[in-house]
Amino acid sequence: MAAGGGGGGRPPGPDPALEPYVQTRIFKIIVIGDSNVGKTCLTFRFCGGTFPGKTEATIGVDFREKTVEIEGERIKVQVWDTAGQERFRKSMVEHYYRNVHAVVFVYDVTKMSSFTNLKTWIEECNGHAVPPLVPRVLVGNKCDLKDLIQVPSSLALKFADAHNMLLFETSAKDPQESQNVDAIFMCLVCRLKAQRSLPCRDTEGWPAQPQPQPRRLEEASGKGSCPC
Ligand SMILES: Nc1nc2c(ncn2[C@@H]2O[C@H](COP(=O)(O)OP(=O)(O)OP(=O)(O)O)[C@@H](O)[C@H]2O)c(=O)[nH]1
Repeated sequence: MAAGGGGGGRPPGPDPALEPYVQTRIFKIIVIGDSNVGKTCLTFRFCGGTFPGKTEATIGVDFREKTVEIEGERIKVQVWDTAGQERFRKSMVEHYYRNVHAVVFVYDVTKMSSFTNLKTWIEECNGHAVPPLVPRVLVGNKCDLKDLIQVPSSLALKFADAHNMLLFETSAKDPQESQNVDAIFMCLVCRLKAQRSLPCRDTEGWPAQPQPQPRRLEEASGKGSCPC
């Protein structure tokens, strides 16, 4: 018989029934953009901390998750890595935008067409009645390919400003950029957390009560900076 018996088989420590119930909010963040811009790699870098050796075209959606702690609150970031190829996404598009909390638009800095196509991705997003308060950011990926850059930062910044978005230029591949990749998602989480009337929830819809205004993006000092 074990010393200090009393039986029960429960491991030592505080009785869970007596501990305060800790709720974890879940934020759904979707990652959108042309095929091959690096959506899978960016989400992999944020959620897993690595660059995947090999990727295949995403079919439908891949889910990744990371739990972060901000000011003592645990928040589960549910990242939706969406398909860039039309044929792999068309049956899923409604699901992408349903109850979304934040949107990350990605282009490839070495491919101008992925940047010009952003217009279409934004139109799709707007067409799904995503509330205007849902924060959006713009990400130029593959900055490690310095000699191949086609999209100048100045052009991307102008576009981001025109669409009220912050711009991050980064690389999912370069390990030295991993903090910058984290910053994309953490910035969104901070902004969502600041919208305090967002209730604790998992898969329910947006709350009916009015939302506080987020800080305007112009307050952010330059590209890649975070207003929180
Ligand atoms: N050099 C470089 N290559 C990258 C980077 N990110 C992704 N890639 C490569 O780009 C290719 C496409 O990456 P994915 O992450 O699969 O692209 P995706 O946007 O998810 O593509 P879909 O699933 O078809 O929508 C792969 O060969 C990656 O290795 C990066 O930051 N730098």
